[in-house]
Amino acid sequence: QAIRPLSQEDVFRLEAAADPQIAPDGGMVAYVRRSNDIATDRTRSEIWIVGADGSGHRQLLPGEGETGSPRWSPDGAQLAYVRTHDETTTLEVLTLADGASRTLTTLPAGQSGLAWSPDGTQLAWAAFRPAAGPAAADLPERTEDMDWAAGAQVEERLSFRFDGAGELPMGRQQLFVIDLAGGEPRQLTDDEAGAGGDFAWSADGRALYFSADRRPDNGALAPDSELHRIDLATGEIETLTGRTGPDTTPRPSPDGTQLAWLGYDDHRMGYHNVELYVAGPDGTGPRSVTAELDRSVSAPQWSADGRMIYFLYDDSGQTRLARTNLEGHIEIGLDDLTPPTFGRPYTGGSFSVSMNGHVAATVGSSIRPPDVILMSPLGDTRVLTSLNEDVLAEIDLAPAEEIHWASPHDGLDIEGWVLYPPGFDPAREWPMILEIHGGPFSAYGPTFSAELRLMAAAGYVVVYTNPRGSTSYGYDFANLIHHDYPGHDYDDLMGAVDHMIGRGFIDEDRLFVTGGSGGGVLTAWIIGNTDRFAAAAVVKPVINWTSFVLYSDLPQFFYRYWFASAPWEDPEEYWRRSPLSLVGNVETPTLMMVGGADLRTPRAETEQYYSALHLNGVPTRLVVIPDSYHGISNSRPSRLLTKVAEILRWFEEYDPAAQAGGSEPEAAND
Ligand SMILES: CSCC[C@H](NC=O)C(=O)N[C@@H](CC(C)C)C(=O)N[C@@H](Cc1ccccc1)C(=O)O
Repeated sequence: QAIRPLSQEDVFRLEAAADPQIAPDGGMVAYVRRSNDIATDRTRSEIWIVGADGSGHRQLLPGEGETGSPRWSPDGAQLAYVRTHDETTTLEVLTLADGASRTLTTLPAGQSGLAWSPDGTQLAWAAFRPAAGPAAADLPERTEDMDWAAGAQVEERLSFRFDGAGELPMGRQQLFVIDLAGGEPRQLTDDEAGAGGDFAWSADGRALYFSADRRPDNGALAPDSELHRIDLATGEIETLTGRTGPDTTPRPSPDGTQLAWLGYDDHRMGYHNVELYVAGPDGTGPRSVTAELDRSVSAPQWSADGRMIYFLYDDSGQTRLARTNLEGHIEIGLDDLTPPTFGRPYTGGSFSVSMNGHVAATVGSSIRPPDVILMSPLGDTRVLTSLNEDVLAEIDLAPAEEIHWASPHDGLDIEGWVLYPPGFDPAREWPMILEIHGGPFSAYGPTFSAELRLMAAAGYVVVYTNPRGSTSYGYDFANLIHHDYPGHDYDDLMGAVDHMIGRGFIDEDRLFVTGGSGGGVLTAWIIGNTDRFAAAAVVKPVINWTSFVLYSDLPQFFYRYWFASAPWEDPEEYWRRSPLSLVGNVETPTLMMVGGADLRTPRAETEQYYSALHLNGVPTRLVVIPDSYHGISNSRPSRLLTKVAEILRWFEEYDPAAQAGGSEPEAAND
């Protein structure tokens, strides 16, 4: 078959592995296989299984609906999982020996976490329990046959909506357990303070460790969760930490003599390194075992002998699996962990460790969505799945090229990647798209991105970078934008443009720029500072920091960590850093795009800028993605395609080469 560019339809053919769970004896891996269904325009999840030698690869639980969250029982004889069908979610358990599944209970909305007790007799999870909120004022009595408008929504919490979830009902997460022998779930925590989905069983099975911010009205305060331990017999809750700063992800050692967890001392910086701590089982004598690493770590998991803790961290745009002993001696195990999403090329990935030290992980690359890989205790690796061999064989994809340049601001080394269009010939001149990540404290890397690949397939050289502020380069690099965002990240990005132009194959008249969220902030900042780009697409930006910090879904967070004071205390600073302050300079034709239901960067941000551009006579267009929250591309597959298609259509309309009747980028995706 002829090699061809990636097409829109390919987004419905590509698949990705997620949440690999290796059996305790290391003999099998259950994982979640994700695919995009063209009929329903939804991402589907199904649990599959594969032997450690690659044999017996099959869907484990055919049947109605979708399955996810596979969790092995401690003896490996059973697998607990969650099934969702017709908007009902059930907790089910499969017995491997006979292949029979049984339903334990129906799970309420907001369920998170699922963990076996060490003796395999119980399962625990967290779920949301509603509570009464403030009442509306009294109105006349109504009878059932009357048809009145909905009553007033009365709110007293600062934080009452959350992107991806919508308006938050009153109530808290609580912990539940169920006995495998039968019976109803038992609610362990039942108070206004609540629990949290981030929990683990104690080694003796008599308690659960959990992380939660149990302060009254915690939604109004700076985030500060603590670790707690609840005794299952008495219901007594003991708080184990108390420093200022979040403490999360409690993980007791297999013999119960130590407790590991994640957290940091909160210095009110834009970025903090999340460190891995180890202490006694009651949290006493905590010490960081990753203090020297200068990276944020995640997903800690003990080795069976309690001598090592495995974890993930991002380094120079790639997610690594590493392990540390209790003295902080760190060994790198595996590179190229990859998330299962097809949107933009953010870092990510997941793994698990068996009792005998074999690791299952999701590993991919810039040209391959993640497969399941197995690593032996000696470090040998075996790829267990090849989910996309058939599709990838047809598609022309060259690996992302890593580039570096010195920032024109201060000479700082900045990293980025280039995707070349199919048929790229450096002897010709090419149009270029600069695509900018959000966060801003996050990182891009050489992971598979259908979004950016579709841009390259349309004939553009696509450049994406990790300017200052990005994670995976350490505390100092990220905090170079502390209270200074947007700032000299602008220079780093323009340095990327000049670096690419210096290579001789970029047409300077055909430069385009786009970015979403934090990347939308920087795109708008760029066009306020330069008219070098032929067109821009500003996606879900912050345009006006004053309106944003008071109207986003995290009003308790942004003004505290991203500014030195509140907007009414220093309005000039808020205005100085707002892209709206520069809109009078803009000459670049600019597309504006936002999810209609975005609560992180509310649509009013996008619409303010759209109005200002319009009023100033700058060519503009507003694209609203109906019902979409902030994560446009990873919510419905068609939204990813819409986002890219609208951006490319705009760039083509303002491409000087096209207007002059010259060569247009090939519209490979139309
Ligand atoms: C309490 S964390 C701060 C908000 C969060 N930052 C994550 O790094 C976030 O949502 N950032 C927005 C921009 C901000 C509201 C101005 C953002 O850029 N979102 C990213 C998504 C993202 C979130 C977390 C990690 C990576 C990416 C985007 O939509 O691309």
